[in-house]
Amino acid sequence: MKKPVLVIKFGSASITTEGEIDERIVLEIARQCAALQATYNIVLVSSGAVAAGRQFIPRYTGTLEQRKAAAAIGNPLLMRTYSTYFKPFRIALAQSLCERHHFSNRGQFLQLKSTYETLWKNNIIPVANENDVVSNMELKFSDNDELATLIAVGFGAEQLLFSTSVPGVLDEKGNVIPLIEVVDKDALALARKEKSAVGLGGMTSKLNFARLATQMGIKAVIFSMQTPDGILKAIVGETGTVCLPQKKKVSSRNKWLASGSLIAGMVKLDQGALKAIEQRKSLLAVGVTEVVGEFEAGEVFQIADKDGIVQAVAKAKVDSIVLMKSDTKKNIALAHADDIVLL
Ligand SMILES: N[C@@H](CCC(=O)OP(=O)(O)O)C(=O)O
Repeated sequence: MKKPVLVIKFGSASITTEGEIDERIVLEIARQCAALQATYNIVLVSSGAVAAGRQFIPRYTGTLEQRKAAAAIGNPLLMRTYSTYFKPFRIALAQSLCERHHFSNRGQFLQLKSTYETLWKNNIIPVANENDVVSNMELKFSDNDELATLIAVGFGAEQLLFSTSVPGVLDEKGNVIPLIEVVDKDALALARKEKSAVGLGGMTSKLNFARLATQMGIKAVIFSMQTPDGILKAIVGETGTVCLPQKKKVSSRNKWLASGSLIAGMVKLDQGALKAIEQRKSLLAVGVTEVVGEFEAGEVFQIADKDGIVQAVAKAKVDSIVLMKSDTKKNIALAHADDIVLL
C-alpha cells in the first residue's frame, strides 16, 4: 500500500538560534523523522538558508540582493547540517530548490512529483526550499508556508505540519488553542500580527495556508520544535494547534485550481459580487474593489472579501491588468461560474 504523504515545514526562527542553525533542533528533526519514515513519505520544507548565510555578508541590511546572496551561502550549510544529523539514522536527504513555475506549469510539477516518488522509493527524504538565488520579487513564493502548502496540496498529503517559534496559535492570554475546527474569519482574527526577526511568514500566513490545506482535506498543525517530541506529538494532535480537514469531496481539478491559486494574484470583492458568486453566478469585474498581484487570462487567482480572507478561487478569463483600467471594467466577465471554486 502507498504510504501517506507528510509535509513538515520548519521556519527560520524554529531552526536557528542567534543566526546560527541550531544543531540540537536538527538532531531532533532527524530522530523524529527516522521514527516516522516507515509510516510516511516525508517532505521537509526548510527555511533557514538566509538566516544561516547572512552572517558572512558584512553590513547585511536584508535587501533582496543580500537575501539572495545569503541564501546561496546558507543553503549548502543548511543541507550539510541536515545530512550530518540524518546520517546516523541511515537516512540520505535530497535537496529540492523550487520556483513558482515548478507548480504553475503542470508538466514541471509532474516531473517534480516523479522525482520525489523515486526518492521515497529509495528511502530518501526530499528537503525543499525556495530557490531564493534566482527569485526576484515578481517570481517568489510569498514565503515557505506557501511552498509547503503547494507541495501538500499537489501531493495530496495527509498532514501538513508548520513548525514555528511559538507552540501554536495563541489566545489573548497567551495560551495555545488546541483545536480549530474550521479556519474561518474568527480563527484568522486570532493570528498575532508580529513576525519573528528572521522569518517571512508569521501566524497570519500559517493560518491562511492552513485554511486552504484544510479545505482541500489536509489536516494542518501549527507547533514548535521546542516541545519535546514536537513532531511525533503534533501528528497525533497532542501538541500545537490542530486545524481539522474539511470533509468536502474535492475533485482533483479543483485541487489543482486551488493550488494554482497560490501562484497568482488576488482580487477583493464588494458584498454584492461575493453574494453573486455564492449563488453560483459568474464574477463580473465591476464587483472588484482591489487587485493584489498580477495574473493572466487562464491563470488561477484568489477571491477575497474586503479583509483579504480568501473565499474562493477561480480561473481568469482576462489579464488582471485589464481590471486596472476602470473605464473598461464594467462589462467584463472575470471568471465563468464553472471556473469558480468556493472555499
Ligand atoms: N527561503 C528562505 C526562507 C523564507 C521564509 O519563508 O522564511 P520563514 O518565514 O522563516 O519560513 C530561507 O531559506 O532563508
